[in-house]
Amino acid sequence: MLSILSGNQVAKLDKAYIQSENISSWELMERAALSFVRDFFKRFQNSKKKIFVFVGPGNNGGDGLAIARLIADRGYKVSVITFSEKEKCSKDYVINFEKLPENTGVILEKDFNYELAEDGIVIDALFGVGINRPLEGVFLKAVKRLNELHANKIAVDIPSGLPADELVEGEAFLAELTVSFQFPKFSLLFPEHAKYIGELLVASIGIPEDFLMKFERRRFFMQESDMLPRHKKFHAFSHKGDFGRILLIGGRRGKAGAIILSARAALRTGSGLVHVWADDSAVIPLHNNCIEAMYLDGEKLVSMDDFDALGIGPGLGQVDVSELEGILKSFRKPLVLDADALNLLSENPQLWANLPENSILTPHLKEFERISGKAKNQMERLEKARSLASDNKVYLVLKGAFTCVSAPDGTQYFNSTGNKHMATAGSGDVLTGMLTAMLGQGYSPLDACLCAVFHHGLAGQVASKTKGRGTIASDIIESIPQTFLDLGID
Ligand SMILES: NC(=O)C1=CN([C@@H]2O[C@H](COP(=O)(O)OP(=O)(O)OC[C@H]3O[C@@H](n4cnc5c(N)ncnc54)[C@H](OP(=O)(O)O)[C@@H]3O)[C@@H](O)[C@H]2O)[C@@H](O)CC1
Ligand SMILES: [K+]
Repeated sequence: MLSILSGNQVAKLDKAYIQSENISSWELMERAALSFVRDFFKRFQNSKKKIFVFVGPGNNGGDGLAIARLIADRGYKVSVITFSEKEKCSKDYVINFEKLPENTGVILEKDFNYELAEDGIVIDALFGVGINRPLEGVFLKAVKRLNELHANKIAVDIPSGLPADELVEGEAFLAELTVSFQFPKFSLLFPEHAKYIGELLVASIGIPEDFLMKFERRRFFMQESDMLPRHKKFHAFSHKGDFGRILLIGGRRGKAGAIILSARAALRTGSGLVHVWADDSAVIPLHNNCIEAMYLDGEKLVSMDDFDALGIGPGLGQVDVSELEGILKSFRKPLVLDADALNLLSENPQLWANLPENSILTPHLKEFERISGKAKNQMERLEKARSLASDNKVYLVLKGAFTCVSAPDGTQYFNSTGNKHMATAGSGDVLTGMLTAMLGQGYSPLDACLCAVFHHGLAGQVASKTKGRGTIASDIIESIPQTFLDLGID
């Protein structure tokens, strides 16, 4: 899994790696530039557009110069715009400056008055993780001008103006694509920064993940390659009991849809036996929309021990708190709490004491706010999530773009799949079904969280390929099997 180091750690990583590999810092920069242009050439194949590379005085500028050279070498029309005399720039900036081919126009701007083509491509290499104050002077003027421009805009490592780990103050470059090296910088995962980042691409510079183990790591970015080893393997003699016997609780009067979505998602995630405990008004809709699930009449429910996993909340409505308390007390294995069950928890904090250790809570932003109070921004929210998970020994899945799984040991995992089309009614109920299915199949709570969240996002991506903004929760469910096939999990 990719570690997300802090901006300060990046320089240390850089130094430690080049020492251990006996390579120069320039070579590492060259790797970064090569990895940037690999994607660039794909996107802008044979483009006749003029390319403007804006470079700052540090190594982000150095990256920009290397990129300018590599692009110019391929015959693209490139101009480099700099604001700094060489004497004031980093060592690798200077090396790359001298390596610029003759056909590259170099413009030294003191006061930014440069005329830019509206239909060009702008590459922003002004500042990377070394930015230590808000943009000012000529840099601010340049970024403001670039932000008005209708060009293609790409940021190198991070849009200039954004600090690596904190919220932006003042102006920053508005990119349509950000190519971040080695791992996404933490601030690229904040919703407040979405407009600056555009599409996010992580480009490898070849530092093996093992090497990062020397650093304190508390945040990770989930990758497709992390999935296979976390999935359970089943064999030819596996029977439906091995695939888990789960119970989903919710779907009270008028809210059958939510629990049906969870049940269908659980089945599509491979659950062996799915039972639904809901209001009797849910029987007909359930049988009409999910014939594979079994309806349980609350009156007849005797033992929770019959189940491998429980998911509580979708369409649960305003039930009596003692009902939820009773369930929690009678089931002592990790379970999944969502939606109305989370609202009950926020209104009745005494319930925390009854929550089985390592249970999974899946709040969206509003539900999380009800549980933990208002946060002034995503940074604060993520810290609250971390504390809540470790104080209560639960897994907290904070849903949204880059869904964050906070584990009881304080580690946070950010999801890399999903898209805007998943913000649709019932999408959360689908995740609850998937999580419960995986717990029921015997996944550890951590593996269940990581796998369910990853597949859920991937299913959203598959669905939106054909449904776009018309994607609905049922489309996400129908796309779940494809995600297992795509990842080679049988
Ligand atoms: N380790 C890796 O993985 C690799 C990292 N790589 C690349 O290196 C980048 C980090 O480079 P970096 O450390 O040189 O910092 P960078 O962002 O270029 O800026 C520092 C310069 O800006 C200045 N300055 C700061 N704020 C300012 C402001 N507001 N307004 C004006 N000036 C300001 C500051 O000087 P100061 O004025 O503070 O003395 C200094 O001169 C990283 O993002 C990635 O792109 C790759 O090559 C591959 C390997
Ligand atoms: K940049």
